Amino acid sequence: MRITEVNVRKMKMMMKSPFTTSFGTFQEKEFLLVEVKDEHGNSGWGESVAFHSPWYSEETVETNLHIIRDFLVPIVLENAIEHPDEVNELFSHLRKNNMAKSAVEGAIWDVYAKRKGIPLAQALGGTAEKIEVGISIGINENMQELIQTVGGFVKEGYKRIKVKIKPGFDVNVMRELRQQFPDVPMMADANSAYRLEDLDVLKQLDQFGLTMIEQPLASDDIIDHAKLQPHLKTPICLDESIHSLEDARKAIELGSTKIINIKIGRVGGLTEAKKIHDYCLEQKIPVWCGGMLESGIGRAHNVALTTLPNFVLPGDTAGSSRYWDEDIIVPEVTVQDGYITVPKEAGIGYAVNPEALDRFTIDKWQFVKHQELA
Ligand SMILES: O=C(O)CCC(=O)c1ccccc1C(=O)O
Ligand SMILES: [Mg+2]
Repeated sequence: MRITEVNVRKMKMMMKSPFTTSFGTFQEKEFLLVEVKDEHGNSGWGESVAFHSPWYSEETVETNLHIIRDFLVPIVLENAIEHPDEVNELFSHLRKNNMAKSAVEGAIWDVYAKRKGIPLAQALGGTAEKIEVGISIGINENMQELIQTVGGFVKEGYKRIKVKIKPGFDVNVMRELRQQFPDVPMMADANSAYRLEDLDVLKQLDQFGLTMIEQPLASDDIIDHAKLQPHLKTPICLDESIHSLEDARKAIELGSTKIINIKIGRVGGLTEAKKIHDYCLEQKIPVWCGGMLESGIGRAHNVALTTLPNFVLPGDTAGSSRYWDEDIIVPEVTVQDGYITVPKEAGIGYAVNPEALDRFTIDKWQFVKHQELA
């Protein structure tokens, strides 16, 4: 396969409602899309999950643009690629910048599956025909509103409720939610807001029977999480700390994590995500697919990945309507009774809506392979 053209778009979409984490609030989502075209004119799509500012990780929309344009695009235009697993290898001499790599690699996976005429899920080795979904709910200091929000999503059928917590918005909130929803699988995501000294607070969360607590300690830590876990009944799940198979291996060996949240962008693409998945299956560590408030394109990649067998816990892959008044794919991703039906069409299985795509595009760049002399 030859990649003959790469198109990069900077997108801006308004989310239906503001999303608040322990870092702050945002409602406007800026992100990059990558389209690759092969020598037959097939096109594949990928999404960068880097945000406008570096609050979740050090990557941003602008750093991703730089890395994609100046380093990754030349590599994919200059090398023949037989299988998308080779892309990870082709990028391996460039350090980190995982979200940028993942956006390009994801587009190549999509175009590869389309050439083969098979769904991306099948190209990845996934078998599930439908996947279980949970939902992630941002911080809302108005308890009545939060209860209503949770209740609405429980009614819609979401299989597990994740609530963001931060110091001062934790034990009381989970107690109240547990009282209101005694039987709903619930978990809390701290996005690194605590330190070991907060042990007393974290221990109090044990009484609510949470399925896990996500990334309680520092975003680059695996040592203190290993110290924390023996003091908690609630399993720790790492998100921010895991960027590769090697990170996963070390965290599991240390006992820092009992569950892993796999985000394709954070680990540098689908090939690395699959490796982490396979290793966790061997190690009996359950995984689930995290979310980065993606548009339909990134969401479709998440759905495909989740069809692998060790994705045994509901992911943060909620339906399009949870985030957007109008998504950029058709059909939109829909959730029924807490499940997404995996599309059977080739590639990511959803078509990009060209009109919506253009409407939300604020800038674009085209890179074309130089003609080779005969
Ligand atoms: O609904 C989603 O896409 C996931 C929401 C979420 O929890 C999240 C959103 C943005 C950045 C980080 C996280 C996280 O999982 O920590
Ligand atoms: Mg998280």
